[in-house]
Amino acid sequence: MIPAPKPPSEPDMNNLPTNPMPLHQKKYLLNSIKAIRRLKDAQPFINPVDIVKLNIPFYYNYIKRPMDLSTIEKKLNVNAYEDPIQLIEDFNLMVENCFKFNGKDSAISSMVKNILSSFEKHINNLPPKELPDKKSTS
Ligand SMILES: CN1C(=O)c2ccccc2Sc2cc(NC(=O)[C@@H]3CCCO3)ccc21
Repeated sequence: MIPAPKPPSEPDMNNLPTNPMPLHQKKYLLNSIKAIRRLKDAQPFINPVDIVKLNIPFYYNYIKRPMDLSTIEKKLNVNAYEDPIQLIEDFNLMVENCFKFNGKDSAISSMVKNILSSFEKHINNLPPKELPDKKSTS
């Protein structure tokens, strides 16, 4: 088995969407990611898995699309997301990568489950795409 090369890092700046998500949703999600990054259990997920520091040369043989909180934040900042669902998919990818490589019952996976439940609480309060019409008297 030969160590697989590092996959291309994201975002792909040559392939940004023409209609990114509205600013109010972007702002909300940026605050959510920042809040999650401050959690104690978020520490190992703040930056991409470092295969040299962790001495895991075969990581990319198993994990084809690495994902982490700094990459999600970067993609938000460059408007790489058309819809919040795509950010949610990236967060879930980060969780699944952890489960796959370390096992669902590992210590690191209980940490990723904790930050996932915090993320889900933020997503419950995500503002809708269309802001309520300011003129309407409901
Ligand atoms: C998510 N994840 C992992 O999925 C992972 C992958 C392989 C082996 C262990 C782990 S637990 C883990 C630990 C760190 N640890 C660190 O970042 C620091 C720096 C290197 C050693 O501790 C970072 C990511 C990570």
